[in-house]
Amino acid sequence: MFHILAADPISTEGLSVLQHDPNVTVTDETGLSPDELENRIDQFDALLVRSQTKVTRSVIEKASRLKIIGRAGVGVDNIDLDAATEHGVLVVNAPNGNTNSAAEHTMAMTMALSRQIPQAHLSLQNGKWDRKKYVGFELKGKKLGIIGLGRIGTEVAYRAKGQRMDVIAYDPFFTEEKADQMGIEYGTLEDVFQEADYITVHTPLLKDTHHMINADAFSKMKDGVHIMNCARGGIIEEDALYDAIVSGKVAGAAIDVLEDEPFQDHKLLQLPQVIATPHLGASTVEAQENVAIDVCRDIINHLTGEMAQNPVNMPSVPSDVLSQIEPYFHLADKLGTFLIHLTEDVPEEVNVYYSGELSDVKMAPITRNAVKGLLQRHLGSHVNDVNALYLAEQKGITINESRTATTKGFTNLLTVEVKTNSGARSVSGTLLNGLGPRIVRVDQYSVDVVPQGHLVIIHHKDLPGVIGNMGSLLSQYHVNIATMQVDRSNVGGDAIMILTVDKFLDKDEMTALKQLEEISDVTAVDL
Ligand SMILES: NC(=O)C1=CN([C@@H]2O[C@H](COP(=O)(O)OP(=O)(O)OC[C@H]3O[C@@H](n4cnc5c(N)ncnc54)[C@H](O)[C@@H]3O)[C@@H](O)[C@H]2O)C=CC1
Ligand SMILES: O=C(O)C(=O)COP(=O)(O)O
Repeated sequence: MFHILAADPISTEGLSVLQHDPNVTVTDETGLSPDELENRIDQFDALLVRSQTKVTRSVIEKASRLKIIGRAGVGVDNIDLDAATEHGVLVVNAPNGNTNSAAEHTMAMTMALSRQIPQAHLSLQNGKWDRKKYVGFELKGKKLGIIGLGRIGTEVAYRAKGQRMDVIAYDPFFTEEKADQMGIEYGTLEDVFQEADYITVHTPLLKDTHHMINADAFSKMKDGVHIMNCARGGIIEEDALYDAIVSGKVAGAAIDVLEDEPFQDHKLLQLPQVIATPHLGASTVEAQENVAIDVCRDIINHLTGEMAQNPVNMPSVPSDVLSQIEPYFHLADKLGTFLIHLTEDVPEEVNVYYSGELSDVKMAPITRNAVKGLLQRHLGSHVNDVNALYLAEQKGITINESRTATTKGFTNLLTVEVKTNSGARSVSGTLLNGLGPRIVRVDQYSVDVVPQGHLVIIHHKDLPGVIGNMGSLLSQYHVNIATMQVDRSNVGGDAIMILTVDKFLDKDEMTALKQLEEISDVTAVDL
């Protein structure tokens, strides 16, 4: 049974996706204090939030069974992503569901700002009929500068064109060609600052975008510019905005978000030129349904071992690519687990080679599974696809992946090699059509082993009687041998034997095997 905590208000349509799953319990409890959340988080497998709940490192450190954090919305700046990755907690969001609502809110704020609608309404409520004071500006013919032309910025651009505004935009991924297609102007950040009558920001809050609209930026803008922020508090430097409004440089500002939320008594709200909403960009019935359903589906996907559609701290894999590579995840994991049992020294480098049909697949998700299998032996089951590469890096292990032409006759061949200060060990596997995964090579030896069950890997001399001695010893311990594979480097030389047995060999059985004269090494591994 999986326990899910919904710590922020989530649409009932989304929650019902979870509630209809018989393997899930949902605790819908909003408004927990940071201490309450820290005290209770260890009871939950999944945490569902919007922007209010701060999922800090200390929350994640106490979340001993947490597997996934679902953000019913876009911005994940309230979640410590590094801490989540380090602890193997997947973070998913819902990037598409609230785009329209955020764009519509931006336009509503732009129009309300231009015509001072909230101020005029308040004045009416206070019994005044003041038509002179509330003379506004038309949007038609004004230039809107958009900083951040992603999903929301793009929708704002199209809506602004509908208002007959000219649009100039800056985004590191925006090109002149795209500008032509959209019928808007391509600009640098400086161009936007200098040319726009209205400026709206639609970037995430990142190191690069933090305070990107500051005193220096305001000094480059037109006198009487209007500013809108329906993206994130922190993109605009608030003291600088305050000063720019007081000095008259900025004619007015529309704000949905500020750095510290909730922000009831912020000094910007004292200025008559400022209109504000309490972070309502995504607050529509439609957006909340969309994001809640998307994120709850991803939570179920992840908890049941399926790939999430919108992972944030792990690259996403398109579904057509996924169906091609998913069968190799299991093989890669098994190869990693097998190999680490043969490796006594500290792994310094892991090389994953792809060949045959595998030479044109997306390698990273398969590599992650191989590294997961390798690390789990010593780091335990908290190693997963999310944190495997991070943990390898932490341990100073270099991971390389490459495509090779060497197929050794197989249609697909995946080889994992570990290098330590005493040399390299490797294992190769393949997926046989209709028969499933096989280990086909261990170091220089060719074998054919199903990577499943209790395996015993025996290095020995290729001499008469070794197999018989080993068989009779195991029979004394009542260990039944299900399958056996043998290969040798040369007649009378080094050889390998891989057994599948019906029980995991205990210490005494392993010691007895190792004492057989011709045997140099015995390793048991459960796959
Ligand atoms: N007020 C609200 O309720 C809502 C706020 N948001 C905020 O809006 C942000 C944007 O959302 P989407 O458009 O869906 O994200 P998106 O990822 O589609 O677009 C963000 C764009 O910003 C651009 N960007 C990044 N750094 C930049 C920089 N230094 N200068 C210029 N552009 C830069 C990116 O290239 C990208 O195209 C979210 O990160 C979130 O913080 C989103 C939804 C609702
Ligand atoms: O999706 C986003 O980034 C938002 O800012 C929406 O926030 P909310 O879910 O309404 O708290």
